[in-house]
Amino acid sequence: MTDTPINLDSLRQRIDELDSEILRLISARAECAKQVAEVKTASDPGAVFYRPEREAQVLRRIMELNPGPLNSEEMARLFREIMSACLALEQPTKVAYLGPEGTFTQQAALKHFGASAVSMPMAAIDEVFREVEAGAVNYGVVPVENSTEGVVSHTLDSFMDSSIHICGEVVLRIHHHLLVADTTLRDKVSRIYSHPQSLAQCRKWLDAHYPRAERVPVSSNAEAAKMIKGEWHSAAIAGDMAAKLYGLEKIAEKIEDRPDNSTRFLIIGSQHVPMSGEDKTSIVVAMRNQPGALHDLLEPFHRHQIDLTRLETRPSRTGVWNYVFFIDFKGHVDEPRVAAVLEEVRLRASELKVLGSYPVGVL
Ligand SMILES: O=C(O)C(=O)C[C@]1(C(=O)O)C=C[C@@H](O)C=C1
Repeated sequence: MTDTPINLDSLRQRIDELDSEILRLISARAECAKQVAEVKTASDPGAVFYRPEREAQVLRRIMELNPGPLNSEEMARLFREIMSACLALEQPTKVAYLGPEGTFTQQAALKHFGASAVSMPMAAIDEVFREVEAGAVNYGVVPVENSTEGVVSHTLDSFMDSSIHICGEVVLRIHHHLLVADTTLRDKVSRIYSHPQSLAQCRKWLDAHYPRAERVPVSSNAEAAKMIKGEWHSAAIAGDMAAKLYGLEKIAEKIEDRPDNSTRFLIIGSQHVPMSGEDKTSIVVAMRNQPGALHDLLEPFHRHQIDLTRLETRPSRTGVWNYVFFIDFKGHVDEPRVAAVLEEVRLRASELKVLGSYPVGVL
């Protein structure tokens, strides 16, 4: 125990000193990032500035080194923002996401790229793909699967006709709230708007609390939040971002039926991402329609002990009886054992497309 009593003034003085040090260090880091940009441009005039594998390594290292008392996720989020600002110094990053503003996809874009990226809402998933393909934006963010409701088939289908790569993934815990406007008569709510997936994710809660209210599916949660303005008998189910954006009040929080409800989003772009040390690969495979086709397809993964993380079947749009499989597995195409598996799969399949290898989501 020290003899000097700890008082508020001395603690604040210490905080000021530490802040000055943090300021100096962040500025030195930003200077470094500027030099990184110069090195990148000198070696390649068309250099890519955003490096998903490096960002994943930086964040993982911070989480490992974190001594507390802040938890590792919180600390990584702070560094996420520092890196986002450093990248913006190198080159402003433009990101298209499935809009409108206030959707969970926007929240995912923010979580993945940080607040310094410029994000632009698109009206549909294919528009996000088109903007990335046309080079109007650097990256896109689209939802791909929800833990309760399953796959977003539109996103998988979009990959079939596109040359776009997957550069990353981000998983977002989804919390739904029942929202009202200041004009809503709370005890007279007879209509509830939301995206069909969100209505499904809150089905039991709605059955218990609003069994007689009409459930109206709309194109997004943010759209639902926008619609209830001026309707005195309506409420919306949406997340925090939409609530804040449209100035709505939460009358019930976290109403999703499953507490672990989460959605996985993909970062799409046109770059090949090098290994980060903990990666995933996504492929799409078309198989001839013959007995044992699925077994033949999966056998090499089993033999090479490669972990599958997802297997999704979609009808092919080219032949009536053909199926395509979307497969995610642990590993990177630059690893010899993964290259070997892909070679075997290529021989057995009628078509194989590697959608991308990318770091496993860190945050
Ligand atoms: O290491 C790099 O390539 C950088 O550009 C630096 C940095 C960083 O701030 O750490 C910034 C952006 C990249 O996406 C990755 C990392």
